[in-house]
Amino acid sequence: MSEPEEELQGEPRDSTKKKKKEKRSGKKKKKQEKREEEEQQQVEEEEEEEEEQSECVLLRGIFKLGKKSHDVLLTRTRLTWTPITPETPTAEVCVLPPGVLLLQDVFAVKVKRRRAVGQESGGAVLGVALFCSKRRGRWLEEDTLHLHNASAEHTNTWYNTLKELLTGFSIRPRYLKVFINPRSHKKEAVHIYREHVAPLFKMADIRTEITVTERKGHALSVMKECKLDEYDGVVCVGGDGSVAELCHAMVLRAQLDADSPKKPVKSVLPLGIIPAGSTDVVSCSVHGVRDPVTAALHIVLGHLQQVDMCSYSSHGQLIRFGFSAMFGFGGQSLARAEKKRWMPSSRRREYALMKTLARLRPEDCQLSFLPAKKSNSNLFQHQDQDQDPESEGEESWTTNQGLYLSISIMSIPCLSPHAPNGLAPNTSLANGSAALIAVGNTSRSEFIKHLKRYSSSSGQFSFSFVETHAVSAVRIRPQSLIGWSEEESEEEGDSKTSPIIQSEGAAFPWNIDGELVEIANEVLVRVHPQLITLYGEEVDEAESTVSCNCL
Ligand SMILES: Nc1ncnc2c1ncn2[C@@H]1O[C@H](COP(=O)(O)OP(=O)(O)OP(=O)(O)O)[C@@H](O)[C@H]1O
Repeated sequence: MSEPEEELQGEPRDSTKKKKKEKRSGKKKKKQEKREEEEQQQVEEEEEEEEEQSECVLLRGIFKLGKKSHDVLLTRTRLTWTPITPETPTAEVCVLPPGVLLLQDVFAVKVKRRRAVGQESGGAVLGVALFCSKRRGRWLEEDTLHLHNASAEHTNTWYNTLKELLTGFSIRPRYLKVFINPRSHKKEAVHIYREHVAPLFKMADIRTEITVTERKGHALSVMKECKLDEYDGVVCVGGDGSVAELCHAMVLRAQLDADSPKKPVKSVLPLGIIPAGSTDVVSCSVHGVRDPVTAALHIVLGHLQQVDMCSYSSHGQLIRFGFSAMFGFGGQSLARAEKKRWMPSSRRREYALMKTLARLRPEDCQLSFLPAKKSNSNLFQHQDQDQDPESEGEESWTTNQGLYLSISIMSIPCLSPHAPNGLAPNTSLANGSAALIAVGNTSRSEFIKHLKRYSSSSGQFSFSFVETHAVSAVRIRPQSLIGWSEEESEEEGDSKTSPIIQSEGAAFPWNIDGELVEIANEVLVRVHPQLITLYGEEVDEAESTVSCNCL
């Protein structure tokens, strides 16, 4: 009897304790909430103060903009000017809109002087010139604001203050390591750099150390060994192949520096891409246009964009890091194009596309993928980089076996002038997942319909034979030792019915970031959220400047 009594007595005792505890924890909670409220209030006050400070007028003066005198105000964040309108006897007031220039768009300030031809120094002071970036859609253009005032003292005060404010943008690079591939596309990379980029870097007082690459792999070997601590960023002038080599090199270097042979490590330095190739998919994806000036201005102004990358490995062996991989049609088409390197790039691409379509052949493979966790999509910053997709357990993987015409895995939208909405419009630069686009076996005409929709509008995925998934890992296991040989397929009448049987070790062509990679075995693709930082920004559509009429 005593036991239940104890139990009975115990219960109210416990519940009183509980209540007391609850009361105490309630009080604690309230205190905590109050403290948090106070902290929040303090932060808000500090922010307000900061805002007030940034908006408080540092300098005020009269300058001529064009031919008119203006009242010019300078705060920490902006320069504003209002025309000074003289009082008229008729008392009619001509109200002109004031102008604004945000300092975040200004990359250089210089003192303007009157100089005779050939005179290199001295000269009468004319005022200050502010060099800035002006937006026109996705294009960034160089622009200059001239503030005229002949007083040397006045001008110097403004110049010094503006210079100091610009130096405060600590995110902007001061010293860059530049790689130029002189062989890219039309061999214009050196010219593009000299003509459009170097003058902007010089104007912004950015120092550079330039390597003109001499061969494939040169940038990788320099990046493995050079002293990186003194640089604020790396710049690549070239096409997608050069960009892929540098991105791979930067992650490898970060891994080496961190002594982490197995796990990918985020590169500390950002990479700027000056497009000089034929397609420039990565550049288009972070700039929206293929324009060296836009790209250079993103670098100069320090616009940073985190970008997801993938690792491609086979049987535990890393092949490379990259952004996009295509198996099947994309790989076969690139293999054909590479054989015709002597052709101009657009002709080569069209030739390869047509030939591969004519000999359309599905690959028999096992396709497995690990769906991206929805709850993680916004929290990818906290996602454990070291998490092995294999450790997620086999049950999380979805596996399909069948014939596929094309399988693409893309961690970025892959925008280009040929596909303005991107080859993978259903992913973004830093969402922590990749788009898997698997195109099953179908007729040639249906496949062409699917391809054509990339260049026009949307709807490229609304076919029964196309499936798309947001994934964090993909495994592709070709089902036989049937490889792919372009040479032999040239001789074939109908490659669909008579596949080429190759000896053991036959390789399958993959298109990884526009580079042909031949892999015999299964490939594991893993997404690494925000593994690299690129100079640029998220854009949802590229400007379409070309049209492909070959289909
Ligand atoms: N001096 C060089 N000679 C030959 N190849 C080089 C040289 N420098 C770099 N490379 C290699 O050239 C390959 C292709 O470069 P890139 O992508 O810049 O040009 P592209 O193929 O003409 O452009 P796109 O890929 O846009 O068609 C890269 O893998 C790069 O490593």
